[in-house]
Amino acid sequence: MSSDSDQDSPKFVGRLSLQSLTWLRDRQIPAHPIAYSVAFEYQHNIINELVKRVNEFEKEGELDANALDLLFREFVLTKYIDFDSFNKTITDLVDETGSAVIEARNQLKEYRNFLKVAKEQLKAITDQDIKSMVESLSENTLSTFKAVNSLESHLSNVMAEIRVLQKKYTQIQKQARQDQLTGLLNRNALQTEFNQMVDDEMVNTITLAVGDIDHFKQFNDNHGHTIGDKVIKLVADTLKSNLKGSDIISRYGGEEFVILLPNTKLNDGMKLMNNIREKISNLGFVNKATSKKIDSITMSFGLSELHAQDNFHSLFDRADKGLYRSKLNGRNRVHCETPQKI
Ligand SMILES: Nc1nc2c(ncn2[C@@H]2O[C@H](COP(=O)(O)OP(=O)(O)OP(=O)(O)O)[C@@H](O)[C@H]2O)c(=O)[nH]1
Repeated sequence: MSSDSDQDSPKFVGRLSLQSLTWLRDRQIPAHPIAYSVAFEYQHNIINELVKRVNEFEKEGELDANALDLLFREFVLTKYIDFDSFNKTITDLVDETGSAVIEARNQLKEYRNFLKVAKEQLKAITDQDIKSMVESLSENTLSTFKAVNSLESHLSNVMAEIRVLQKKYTQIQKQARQDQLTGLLNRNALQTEFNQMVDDEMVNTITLAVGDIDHFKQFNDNHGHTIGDKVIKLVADTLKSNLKGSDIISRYGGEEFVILLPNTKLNDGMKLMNNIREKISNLGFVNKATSKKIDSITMSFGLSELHAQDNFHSLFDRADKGLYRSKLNGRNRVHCETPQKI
């Protein structure tokens, strides 16, 4: 086993770099920085989930620059950018700059008033020395007024720039959590949501559902990937429109979706997912280009409910077993798995 310092050594990193480049070349994927960084993480073999996903893409014959781009957003970007502390820094900066602008504005007001009063007093003064002294004071104040004025406009510009940055940041953060095709949460974001749900005192139980489109390979072969993509989007929309706002829906991978149902017992989850399964099987598709009807699709589901000893993986694995049973028993059905008694 290598230590941290070994892992940072030029020799170790150099070897990984070479392996990464060779790996990309063997797959005929250009070694652009994004593809390279995923390849590097893959060779490094530390982010288990990333390694698993790369292998899945490879098995499906779908490992290309687009797949690596997707994995980059999901795994690499989030590894190197600490989004939470970045957001806090930006928010602090906005708050501090905001206070500085308010302070500058108040100072400006005070100077304006002071100037007014000084001008009035100047009229009443006859002594030339005092008059010229007050005049110079007044000029000085005017230049301070101008300086504060320009400071205020500078700070306002900085604020506007920070707001643009914050908007961009929110966009990146959203993209890192989002599946590009469907707009649903991605696998990483799902796990974060699960952890938050478990910590939430208002959540008493969670039922997890995993759903997979049946015979989708055949569907793609018959109708092409573009129509396959549209079907995936339609499935996502159907899930969204039939679930509550507190439910979490994610695209877990290719044609696989994972749903978290907080405060939902297993039996109620079964009824709900059966209902959705039926709606999905009744969706009618028409090829816009040819106006011809396309085969409808079905989905199989597996469900499990959170138990005291569970973590995300054990809960998911049980639901996945349920899904496997649904597939084995003929597809287009919902099965649940309960923990084995020992
Ligand atoms: N169009 C499209 N197809 C995808 C996408 N992701 C995965 N797929 C396809 O989904 C298919 C999944 O195939 P399999 O895992 O063999 O499963 P299946 O054919 O659905 O069969 P069962 O799951 O056993 O019912 C593969 O052909 C993938 O190419 C995607 O984003 N778009």
